[in-house]
Amino acid sequence: MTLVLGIDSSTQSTKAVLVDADDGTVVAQDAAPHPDATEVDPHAWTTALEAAAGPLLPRAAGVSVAGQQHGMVALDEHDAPVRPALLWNDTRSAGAARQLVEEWGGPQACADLVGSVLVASFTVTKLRWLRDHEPEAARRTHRVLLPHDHLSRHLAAPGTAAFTDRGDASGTGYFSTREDRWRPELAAAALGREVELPRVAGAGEAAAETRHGQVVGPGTGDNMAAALALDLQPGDVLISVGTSGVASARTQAAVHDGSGLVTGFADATGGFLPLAVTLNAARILDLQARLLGVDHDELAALALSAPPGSHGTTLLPYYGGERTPDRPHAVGTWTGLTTTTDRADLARAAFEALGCSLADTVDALAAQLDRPVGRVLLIGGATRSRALQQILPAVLGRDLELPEPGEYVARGAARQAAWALSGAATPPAWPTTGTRTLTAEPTPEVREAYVRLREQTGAWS
Ligand SMILES: Nc1ncnc2c1ncn2[C@@H]1O[C@H](COP(=O)(O)OP(=O)(O)O)[C@@H](O)[C@H]1O
Ligand SMILES: O=C(CO)[C@@H](O)[C@H](O)COP(=O)(O)O
Repeated sequence: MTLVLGIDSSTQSTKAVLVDADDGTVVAQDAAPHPDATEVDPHAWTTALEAAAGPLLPRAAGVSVAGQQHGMVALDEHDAPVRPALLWNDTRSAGAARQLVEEWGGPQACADLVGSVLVASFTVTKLRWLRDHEPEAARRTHRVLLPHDHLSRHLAAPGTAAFTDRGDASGTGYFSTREDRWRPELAAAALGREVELPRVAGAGEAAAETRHGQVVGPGTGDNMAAALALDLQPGDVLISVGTSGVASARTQAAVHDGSGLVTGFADATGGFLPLAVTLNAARILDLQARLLGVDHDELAALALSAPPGSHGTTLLPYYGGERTPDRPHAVGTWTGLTTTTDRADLARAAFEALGCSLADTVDALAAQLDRPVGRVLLIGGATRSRALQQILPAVLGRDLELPEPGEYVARGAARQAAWALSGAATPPAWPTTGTRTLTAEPTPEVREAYVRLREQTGAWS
């Protein structure tokens, strides 16, 4: 049996899955946590990768890394980080994002240039922030990588030149999805100096070898890997409820949404993967559980004991600032609290808020697609919650397909590794995983209350 290893280095942890290259059967898996911060020493990721994937790697003939998108790994001429990496959910570069969008001719011109309207998540805005706030670190920056590029190089034999893929590259803000190439002058203009960028490997390319001769695939962004794992078809929408909330779809043509709600990313196969992304998703529930002093199972039980609408309690869950809508300095807002509001209402309101926020991403994405939304699939850590499984279809007003439990980003990376190993023109045809349909009575009044609150706070303009 030929085995391949897929690694998911996402915001909260590294997960590794060892699978049969022929059919994707998982034979072993492990995970290791990451620091809880929006700036992280890249060394913490290599340490987590070694802990989760190190013991599995010797059994694999090929390996690929999928990573959280956008993070700025700025390296000096000796390839040492000039500072901790700034993550996709670090909003300090919001002012830089506005400045760059203006410099590039406004939102539509920006979307035409690089596929997306810049917000603080994009790597290029972090380069501009570095220029303006840490000029000494900016001066020492010689090379800029994304988290997955950094980890792929860690796995590759010493001396291997850095490489990336077009999927993750398309989230930097200095890659043209129209021309399918870096625009290094955009990175240079943001940082105030030229930098080296990784080679963009082809989809399915055997991009490098480990020191033991195992194939290293090009790797990709976590969202692109999830789409690859689930073999998304035209019309499918994938919702991921991890640290970020993401609605994504595969398209043949690039999207250039001047409204900025949808990013025009590339995928990991040669097509495109427009996304709408929130900064606040699973952690809305983590915080609610902490505030109520319960674990996730107890939070779910509490939430399911309250009626839809949570007796008028509504939450706008922009705790860490927000990206969709672009409100980098927003905070969470609760309304409708009365003398009879109880713990169950507070628990349910958190799930309903998460559902409404995800509904906003699905609507934004649907408006950019050239066909009606068909299947809506659901993945990510928070989908383990039985309350989420029941409340989300009610809030969205549609059935959802829940694939069997699994690490789909890591599986997508494994499928890419199997593809790179095969040398074939297309990824291996692994059997699709079974799904369970989640159905619920729609609760449109919940979304209506949420939209009223969102509009009152001016959060959607
Ligand atoms: N049963 C559960 N109920 C609600 N949230 C959960 C549950 N199990 C895990 N989570 C949450 O899922 C999140 C991790 O999801 P994951 O998709 O691995 O995130 P990421 O890929 O962003 O690192 C954490 O915030 C965790 O608390
Ligand atoms: O910023 C984005 C996509 O544009 C996020 O989706 C990151 O890629 C992080 O993903 P998770 O850690 O939530 O999986």
